[in-house]
Amino acid sequence: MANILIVEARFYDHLNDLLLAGARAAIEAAGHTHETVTVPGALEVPGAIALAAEAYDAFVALGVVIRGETYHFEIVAGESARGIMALTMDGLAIGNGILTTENEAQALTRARPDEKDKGGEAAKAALAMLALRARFG
Ligand SMILES: Nc1c(NC[C@H](O)[C@H](O)[C@H](O)CO)[nH]c(=O)[nH]c1=O
Ligand SMILES: CC(=O)[C@@H](O)COP(=O)(O)O
Repeated sequence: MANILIVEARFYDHLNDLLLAGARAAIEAAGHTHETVTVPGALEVPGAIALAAEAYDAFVALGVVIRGETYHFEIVAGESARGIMALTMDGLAIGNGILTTENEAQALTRARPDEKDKGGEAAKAALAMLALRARFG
């Protein structure tokens, strides 16, 4: 049994609740345990995972970045993904469920567990990487 840390960037409460429900359900269905920590925004997610790297078996990154009027969207979306990918290349098992969308409607469809279930998908990705590390690591 693995202990998974969900790191959620709580920028949009209603969308985060959906992502969290999907991720928790997927981890529990696979027979693993989980804890959740909350950070202010997607830019803080890679740092939080780095701080907790030694304490958990795998990580699920959750959040929602919705395009605004300025270049900030590119920074938040791109740099959070870049940070998570850097940690992945260091050998951490991480599923990235940070949505980067044009609008709230796109985010809602992707966050809902009974639609695209990107939270659940990210949790399954983290577990898949954990299994690969057990095999090759
Ligand atoms: N605009 C969004 C943000 N922005 C906040 C940053 O992630 C960060 O918390 C801030 O710059 C302080 O370091 N975060 C999201 O998760 N989603 C957004 O749409
Ligand atoms: C991530 C974003 O683009 C956003 O939330 C910030 O909006 P804005 O560019 O209008 O300041």
